[in-house]
Amino acid sequence: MWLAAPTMHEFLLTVLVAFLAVLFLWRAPVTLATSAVQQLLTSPHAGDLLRFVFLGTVMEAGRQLVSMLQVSFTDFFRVQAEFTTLDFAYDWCTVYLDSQHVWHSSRAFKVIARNANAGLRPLPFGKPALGEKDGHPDPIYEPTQMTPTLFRWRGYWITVTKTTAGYAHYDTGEEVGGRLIIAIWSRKRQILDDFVDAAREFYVQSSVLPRRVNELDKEPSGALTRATFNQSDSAFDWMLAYLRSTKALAGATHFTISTKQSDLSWAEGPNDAVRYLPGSDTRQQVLFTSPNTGRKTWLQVVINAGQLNWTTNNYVGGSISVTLYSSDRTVLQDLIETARQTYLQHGASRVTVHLADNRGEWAKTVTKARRPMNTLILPAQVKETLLQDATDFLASEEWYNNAGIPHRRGYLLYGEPGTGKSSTIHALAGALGLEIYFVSLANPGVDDYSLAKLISDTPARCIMLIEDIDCAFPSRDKDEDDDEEDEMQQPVFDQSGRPLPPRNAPQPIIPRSSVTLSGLLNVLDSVSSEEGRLVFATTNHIENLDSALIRPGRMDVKIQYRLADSDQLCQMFKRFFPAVAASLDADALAMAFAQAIPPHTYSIAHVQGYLLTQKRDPEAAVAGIAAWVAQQEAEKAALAEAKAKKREDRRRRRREREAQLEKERDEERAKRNGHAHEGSVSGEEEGSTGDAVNGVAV
Ligand SMILES: Nc1ncnc2c1ncn2[C@@H]1O[C@H](COP(=O)(O)OP(=O)(O)OP(=O)(O)O)[C@@H](O)[C@H]1O
Repeated sequence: MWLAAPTMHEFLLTVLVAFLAVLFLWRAPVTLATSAVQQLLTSPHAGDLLRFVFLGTVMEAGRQLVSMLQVSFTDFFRVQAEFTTLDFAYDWCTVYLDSQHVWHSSRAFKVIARNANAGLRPLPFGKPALGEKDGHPDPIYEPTQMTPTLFRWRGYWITVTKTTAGYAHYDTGEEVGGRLIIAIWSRKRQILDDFVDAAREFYVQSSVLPRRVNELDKEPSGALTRATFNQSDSAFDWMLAYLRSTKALAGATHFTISTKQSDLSWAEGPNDAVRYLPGSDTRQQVLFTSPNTGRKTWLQVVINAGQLNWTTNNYVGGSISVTLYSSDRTVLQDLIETARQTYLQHGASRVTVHLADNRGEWAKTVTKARRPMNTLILPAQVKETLLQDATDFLASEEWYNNAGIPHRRGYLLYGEPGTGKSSTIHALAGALGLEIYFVSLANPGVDDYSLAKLISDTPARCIMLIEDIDCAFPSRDKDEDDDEEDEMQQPVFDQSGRPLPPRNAPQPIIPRSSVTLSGLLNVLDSVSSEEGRLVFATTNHIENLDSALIRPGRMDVKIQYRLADSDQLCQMFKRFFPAVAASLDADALAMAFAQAIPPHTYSIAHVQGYLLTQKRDPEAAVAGIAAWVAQQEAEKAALAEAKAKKREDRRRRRREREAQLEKERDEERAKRNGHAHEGSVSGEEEGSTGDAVNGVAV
């Protein structure tokens, strides 16, 4: 803003007028000048010229005088301010003047085509944007008035002059260098202040779409705050949930389309199967209304999709950059809290699972429907103990701190595959309202370093799930035939009598994971430094685990999952056929079903496979179960037979190999004996008795 002040031009004019006044008052020079002029006038041409010059000078001086008096008069009776484009004060005034219909009678416009979501300017200049109508941009009329417009404001006359600079900002398309001059016809400077305050207030209250800001550093107002949310952090998910809930991002124009459900989706499509990923550097403006204060703040959101990881074919390293049109830090805090609450509400019926990529980053997030604890078919005390233990743990952080014990708890769920270990953890996460951070040690990309990084990147109060924890150890689950072979192998010697390595020497046992035991122990212990972690580990082979790993302090609770017993089978049957469960003969049917299955022989997952084939007909399920069991037994027997045959084949091959080796050894011995015999004969022939003894001995 700039207030009018006397210019150099006006100053010189004042000096000229003063000079003429002195001439007029001081007679001697005037007389001198007059006689000189009279002499000149005696020449007819010079006289005409001088008369003309004199007249012109007097007229120009008069004109300048009038102009100066006019300027002095206007400066005396008005206050003037100037506003320039790309400044918030310019935006306040233009929006306010537009609301006062100042440009109603404009006759000169610049017309540009803009979509409603383009967000290029803070004002529609009397014409609302209509972009959504037919997908084509709408015309926006901007007055380009050079002549002042006069209007009345709160009893004062105000003149507005708008100039356009004629060129647009290379990036935003905003007009650059344009000016707005406001002149208020009053002696009171206060009126200008009131006008600017009113304009600012109107702008803030009416929440008009603000102009875009690209480089925060180059924004002179210093009135903006920027926050960046990285994909590998939970706050990113909060922000994304909030942005999705506003639906404001649906108007974006740059998408990458994906059908992978694990991919980050940020805009709702008509079809859930198709996910709209942000195109690189997608930007939108969103109006945030604080649920606490009701305060409205514009956000400029730039979503960066990240980069495609060629190994996993997923986008990683994405970020959301939010610029708040406010420098008030509490607005940012409010926004983050609102985003977190939106995320939690959205996820209230779902469980969020974060998945690790092979670079040691939490790259993907999937949500699953919550699984109620009562859908788990487990001995009652298992469910209750687990839920009670975990709830108690989460509630006793203070106790842990006072006792100086790290606030973490380790659970090891072990047992046969398909018995419900993973299902239990998902149900528990839902019941406790925690998110799962899942890492499988069988993932070849996970090593000590990436595992440590993953653990340190998880937030407080979450479930850290390490599946297949036995993968970090060499498997002891070798085929018994291999042992037999090892035992039966006889040492073989080379020609010099040194033992040869067995031909079928077992390869060194390579663990199925890049994570080492010490790495795993370090990581588990480092979890202690993080607060409120529930560490769950699952394994099908507890016998392979090192005792250091499962000692209390690392694994505090160990629960064995067994193959289904009759009681579980009964429960399962009733759950599959809820209509039957309500009928009188439910128990009888369920019992008949369970009794047909030998207890502790099949996993729930296995029996579930059968029931799924009969899911609409409980009687048929009962009728067919005996045949199914018989078929499973037959398959098992066939498998056992195939294994036995394989074992027999191995034994036969081994016997053949042994025979072959024996034969080779015999031949070897015979060869050596033959050499010795030849040696002794030649020794005798040479007549050397000593050599003969040596020869035999050789
Ligand atoms: N005890 C159970 N209660 C309810 N459903 C179960 C139970 N056990 C297995 N299931 C069902 O069987 C399937 C596999 O279960 P889950 O993945 O939990 O087994 P798991 O023990 O973790 O297997 P693995 O050791 O192979 O990972 C799921 O569909 C689950 O619903």
